Amino acid sequence: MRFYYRHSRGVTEVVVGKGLPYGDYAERAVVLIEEGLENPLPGAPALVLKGGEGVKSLDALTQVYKFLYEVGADRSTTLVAVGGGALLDLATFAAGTFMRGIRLVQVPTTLLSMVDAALGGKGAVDWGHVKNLVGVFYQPSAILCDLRWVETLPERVYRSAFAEVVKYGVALDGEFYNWLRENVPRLLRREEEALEQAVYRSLRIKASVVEADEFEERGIRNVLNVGHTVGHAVERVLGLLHGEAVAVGIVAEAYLSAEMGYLKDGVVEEIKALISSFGLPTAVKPGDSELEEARRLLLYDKKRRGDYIYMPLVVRVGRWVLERVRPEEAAKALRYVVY
Ligand SMILES: NC(=O)c1ccc[n+]([C@@H]2O[C@H](COP(=O)([O-])OP(=O)(O)OC[C@H]3O[C@@H](n4cnc5c(N)ncnc54)[C@H](O)[C@@H]3O)[C@@H](O)[C@H]2O)c1
Ligand SMILES: O=C(O)C(=O)C[C@@H](O)[C@H](O)[C@H](O)COP(=O)(O)O
Ligand SMILES: [Zn+2]
Repeated sequence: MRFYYRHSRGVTEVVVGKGLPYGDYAERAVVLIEEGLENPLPGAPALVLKGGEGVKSLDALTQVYKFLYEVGADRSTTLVAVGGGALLDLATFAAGTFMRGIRLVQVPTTLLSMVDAALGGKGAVDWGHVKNLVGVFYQPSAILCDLRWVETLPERVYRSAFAEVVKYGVALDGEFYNWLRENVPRLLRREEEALEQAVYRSLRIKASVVEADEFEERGIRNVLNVGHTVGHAVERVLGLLHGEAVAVGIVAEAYLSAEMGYLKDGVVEEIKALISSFGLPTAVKPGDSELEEARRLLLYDKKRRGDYIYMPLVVRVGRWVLERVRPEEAAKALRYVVY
């Protein structure tokens, strides 16, 4: 399956399938790849880094710059990034800043990076517990989603992706939401046809939002941040995988929407049940200091403008609004998911 999306730097090719032609993207390529993964372009110079959230650091960014400098990369070079969402975020930041921008091809190797991180151009590193504090918007030239990589994913990592997939259905596409509810068992069994559908539909939904508001300045792309106001506040404090934190965030923010008179209680419980059916958490048990730190982290949400956080709230399945919420109100959403 293939499609293209348009943006400020041109057009990005998106391919979803099994056993992709990596060699077609090898011209003047250098590779940034996660430790433990098989390099799809073995003839190209490569930098190997340990994957996972810790790679989103200024130290790792400097290592990538040093690698690009030492291999003589220039503006005709293509950086091919092979890894999970954390490594792809680092690669986007590096490619978007080295010589003020070199070509980037994303090869996502987790389901979450396939359905979300690889597309849309958000690159960043973390700053202590603050997620994605420093980064860029920089679009890749191509995104190669090869479902073969999914075969080796640990169960917890695999399931974490479904928070982002459910996000698309809950906030933007009721028909996809219903498809998900009907196909949980096939997706948990990693059935290829169901997986290809979930990845392709997720990416089409995300691409249409990015085309409408690439730099998140028109109040449209905020929707892709559903669940992330609370999610980012708890993710690093509680050592959750990103998808797990977003799952908790989607539930917390659904309750907040209901409290504001939008979502019906029955729908909140239905969304919570879908998230649970993917084996994802819907509540957390922080200590007092962790809860305090989570409240503090809300202030570093990039959707905040002055005294308000501009939160995307689901008002009914497939529909959302942008709501001005004071950080202390957003913090109240935490109480719905703390036990
Ligand atoms: N830029 C965006 O639009 C965007 C969107 C969603 C998430 N993200 C970011 O992505 C990160 C989460 O991404 P993730 O869920 O892929 O987590 P991750 O990158 O931390 O990877 C999870 C684990 O899986 C391992 N792994 C990767 N590929 C594997 C494979 N094929 N087989 C076995 N193990 C493999 C990694 O080494 C790591 O230990 C977060 O930092 C989040 O902020 C960014
Ligand atoms: O692409 C987007 O826009 C998103 O918000 C996608 C999110 O799933 C992703 O986690 C993103 O990195 C969060 O962005 P941030 O701006 O909150 O750091
Ligand atoms: Zn996310």
